[in-house]
Amino acid sequence: MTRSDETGDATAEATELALEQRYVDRLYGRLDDLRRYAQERLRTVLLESGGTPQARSERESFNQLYTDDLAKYDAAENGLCFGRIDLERGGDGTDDGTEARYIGRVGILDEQGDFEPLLLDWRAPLARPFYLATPATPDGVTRRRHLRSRSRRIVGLADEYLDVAAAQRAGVVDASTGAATAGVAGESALLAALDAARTGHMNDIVETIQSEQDAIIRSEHRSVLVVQGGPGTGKTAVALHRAAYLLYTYRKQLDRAGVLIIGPNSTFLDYIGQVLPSLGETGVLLSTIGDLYPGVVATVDDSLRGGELKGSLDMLDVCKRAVRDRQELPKEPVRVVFDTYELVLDRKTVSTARGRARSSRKPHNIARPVFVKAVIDALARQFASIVGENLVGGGNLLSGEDLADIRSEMREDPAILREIDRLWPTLTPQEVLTGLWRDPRRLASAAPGLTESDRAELVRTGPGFSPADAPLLDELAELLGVDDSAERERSARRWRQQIEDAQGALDILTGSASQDIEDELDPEILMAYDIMDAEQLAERQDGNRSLTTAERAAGDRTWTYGHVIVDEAQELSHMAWRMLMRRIPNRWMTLVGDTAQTGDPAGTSSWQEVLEPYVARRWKLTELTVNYRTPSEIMTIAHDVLAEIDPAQQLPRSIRDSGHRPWARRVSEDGLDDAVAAAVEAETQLPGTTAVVVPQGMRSRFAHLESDTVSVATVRDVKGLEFDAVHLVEPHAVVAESPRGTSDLYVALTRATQRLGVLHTESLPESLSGLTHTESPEAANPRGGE
Ligand SMILES: Nc1ncnc2c1ncn2[C@@H]1O[C@H](COP(=O)(O)OP(=O)(O)OP(=O)(O)O)[C@@H](O)[C@H]1O
Repeated sequence: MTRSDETGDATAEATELALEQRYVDRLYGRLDDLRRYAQERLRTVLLESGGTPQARSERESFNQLYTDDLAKYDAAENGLCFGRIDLERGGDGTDDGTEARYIGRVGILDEQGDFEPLLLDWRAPLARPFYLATPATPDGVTRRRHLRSRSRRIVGLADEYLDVAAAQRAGVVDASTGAATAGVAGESALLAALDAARTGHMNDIVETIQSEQDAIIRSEHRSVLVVQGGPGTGKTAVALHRAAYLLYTYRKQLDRAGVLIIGPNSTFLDYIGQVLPSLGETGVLLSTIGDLYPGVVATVDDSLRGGELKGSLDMLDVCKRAVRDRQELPKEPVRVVFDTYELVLDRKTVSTARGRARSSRKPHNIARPVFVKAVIDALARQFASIVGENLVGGGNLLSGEDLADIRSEMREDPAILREIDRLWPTLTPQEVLTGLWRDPRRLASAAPGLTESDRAELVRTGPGFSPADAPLLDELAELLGVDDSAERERSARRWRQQIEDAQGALDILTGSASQDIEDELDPEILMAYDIMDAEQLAERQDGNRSLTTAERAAGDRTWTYGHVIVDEAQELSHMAWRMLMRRIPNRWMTLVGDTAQTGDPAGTSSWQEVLEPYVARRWKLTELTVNYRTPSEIMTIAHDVLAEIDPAQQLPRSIRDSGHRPWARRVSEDGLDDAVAAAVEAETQLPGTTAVVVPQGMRSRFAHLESDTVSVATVRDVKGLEFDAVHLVEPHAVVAESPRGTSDLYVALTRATQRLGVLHTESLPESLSGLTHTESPEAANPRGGE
């Protein structure tokens, strides 16, 4: 290329940049207007007070609406517009006979014109070709442009021509091959994103979603969608963007029922926590399985074997037996004094009462009244026979009314109630489970099928629950039941009344609508009836109105969600699936995971096996095949490990090289601390984050190396996360400490976006033989890692 060509290109690019800047300035101008409008409306709403309940609830809903709008506009501020597609003339043509569509984080309409879109929300159907068009299937798109910005300034653009004619017009076709030389724009934007140093928090990927990911994000499948993909294929990113897409597309339905996202641990939830807010979505409940049972926070850990046992379906019988064991028969006849007479509750009487209650097939607490009635009836008969005989010395002359009085007195008699409570107590799930873990005799009785050593893994002396306890508490809650019929009836009545009131309020508003709009002369003013129906308005009026859907759902064990997304779904135990499925009766779920990465012994290696009981074969499998995280040099090593886990599994294809050769360094036991410290020290000279991944027992030994950018963690802790560099310590111990140790090794190796080093004192596992052995990390990458 000649000097004058280069100057010409630079001038052309500067002109294009200036044009795009002008357009983007206009978008920011509109964003500022929208923000000002929402702020003013919000201020007005907040200043108003008093009025009828309807007026108050309407204010409440507007308050929420404008607050949500402001959050959405703030989230869109950075990178408001990131792309543009030019399509062959179809809608409004530009000068050169093409239609330009701008793609961004929110939708913005042209209010000066006739409400044409100035900016398309990335989730809108019209924005889709931005993600899908390829030279083979351009879908009418002639050029895709990525816009790079810094705050409100456009600092770069990259074009991809999808048809040769358009490329020729733009003068970017290599005459000898006919190929569009600028055809790497999507790729360059993607590679720039993938190469960037990590911050410890995940970013959204709206600017560079790839077509196989887009198909999953927008999938119309209404049952269980399983997304299987190797490490770094974007499963988590896809799951989060799918949540944002579904909320955009099915807003009304999902706003009310809510979306639940399950992740493996709180570090992971923290890592992904900013993605949805950055997409303007704040109403999603993120939780671990361990925290899903309301009111219980998991504070202790099980042993690997203990967790495995608690996750197995054997626990169903254990839970059932644990509850039945609380329905006791007296060893000796129980004597109670009522009205100075001694009555006897013998084993047979209690057994008959218990049989009657059990055959009601109701949960324990709900069946209790049946037991109480049977016991009271028996005691009342006994009392009547003694007293009746004493009174007349012959046949019993007590009337039915007398007997009824006696029964009601007995029901309130403290001595009788004490005995009934002992024989059929009202129970909470927490009481039953704590009793089981604390009392070896109870455990032996409830779990006769377990060996003594397995039972020892379950016994716990201290307080608190573990993550694997949550599904058991949920199971027990089902077996015990809560007798809340009176409360339910009361709230159903209150709810019907609220809907009636809300409908009345909406009718009044509808009646005065035209007049209101004429007065205001502003079509942007939304009326209450535009944005909600009576049920939604009634919800706002509810006692819980200041709570968001996610907050209400989190506090209610019986809440059923509109959609559930599970990340690292392969880790869920059978008992956890049972718990989760109760919360999603419509089975509209997205499950993302990788059966080669299963680390929890209670987890699964077969999707069919875990889903069969709930949806039979009505679930759909989709796969992601490209690894966006791990460079090819590291994946070559991971390949041998994967072959050991499951030779049939395909390794995802790495999209890039890092130029760094993964290395291994063997040191003496005495030299390990210094070697790890030196490797970490070398990393701190470079940008980004480092993980020192260690066997369970070594965490505290290296904890002093932790800093803002360095984490010392076990494989379990780094599941789902990524770091610029990973240093794996003593891989043979990582493999040895779990029945799924090889999968753990695979997870550890695939966390790095750039560099991998292994430090060991004993021989490496066979599968790591591909590492470059070195005396110093620098020696493994002699040209500075190039
Ligand atoms: N289309 C994309 N554009 C930019 N970055 C992407 C894209 N897809 C994935 N990434 C990035 O690749 C990395 C890996 O993605 P993610 O964590 O979602 O993978 P994963 O499949 O969940 O991995 P694992 O199973 O190993 O936990 C992340 O940094 C993510 O932001």
